[in-house]
Amino acid sequence: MALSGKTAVVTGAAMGIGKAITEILLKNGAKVALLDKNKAAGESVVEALSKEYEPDRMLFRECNIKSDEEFKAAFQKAVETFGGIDILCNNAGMFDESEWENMVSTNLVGSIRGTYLALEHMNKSKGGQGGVIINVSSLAGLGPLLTGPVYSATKHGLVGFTRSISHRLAAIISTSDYGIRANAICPGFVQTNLISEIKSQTGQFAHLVDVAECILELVTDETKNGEALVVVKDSKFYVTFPTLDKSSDKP
Ligand SMILES: NC(=O)C1=CN([C@@H]2O[C@H](COP(=O)(O)OP(=O)(O)OC[C@H]3O[C@@H](n4cnc5c(N)ncnc54)[C@H](O)[C@@H]3O)[C@@H](O)[C@H]2O)C=CC1
Ligand SMILES: CCCCCC(=O)/C=C/C=C\C=C\C=C\[C@@H](O)[C@@H](O)CCCC(=O)O
Repeated sequence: MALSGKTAVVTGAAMGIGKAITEILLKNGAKVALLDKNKAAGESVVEALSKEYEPDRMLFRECNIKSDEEFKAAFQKAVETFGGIDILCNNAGMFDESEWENMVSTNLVGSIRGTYLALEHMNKSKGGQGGVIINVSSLAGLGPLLTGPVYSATKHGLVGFTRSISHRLAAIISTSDYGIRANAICPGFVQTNLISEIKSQTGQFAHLVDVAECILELVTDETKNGEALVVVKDSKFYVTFPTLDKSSDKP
């Protein structure tokens, strides 16, 4: 997918990984609807980016992804402003095990909500233009995270949901071509506000630009559907998942 003229919706775009995703999409010619619950930070980012990119290629919309009403309105605003939606990056997320129900509502339910909204808008068999959905999971979505059992559950859920949706889109292509791909990205530690608010963190950190470049790869490479791409310090790799052997219940 060439990005020139394409429209992306990025959640959690006001800082961190979401801001880095927004910048690399703008740099590569896309228009971006930045969504975030943090209005002040979101407006500040758009003001700063407007100094480097054409202001009519971006918009900020305050949106809490836990709200169906706010998320639907934000998608509608993006469609009205840019004419359609080609890319969705479900990036918004949080880490707070003391707020575990809020974390499930944000990290998992919010990204599922965004995915289903995108399927409606992108679906070629319903007048859409097709597109690609990137769900930001985590390395903690592929294995245990001692300090974050519920966080890890939300990110495992997101990998499972993304793989299931993408396999379904691939399976029905012969009857009703949605023209949509879905992939997960699974970063290791990245120095952002989310991390800086957690005291006991160690580990090697990937760079924001590395994560953004991996997301660009998943967006532009149209052969990628149902993938989980790991990006950690100085390394990236596509996860090979076990396939169930139909003749037995062994993976
Ligand atoms: N920083 C890291 O080490 C890693 C982060 N991730 C994931 O990457 C994504 C982005 O994380 P960071 O950039 O590190 O976080 P961050 O805290 O720096 O930025 C997250 C952004 O999302 C927004 N947000 C949070 N909840 C929201 C909601 N309900 N509705 C709308 N916006 C909301 C925040 O206002 C903030 O602007 C998250 O899904 C996180 O789980 C995954 C692996 C590693
Ligand atoms: C503690 C807060 C973290 C919030 C940000 C975040 O998601 C950071 C994740 C960073 C590292 C997670 C590492 C998990 C490692 C193990 O579970 C390992 O088994 C994963 C193996 C994945 C693989 O396929 O190699």
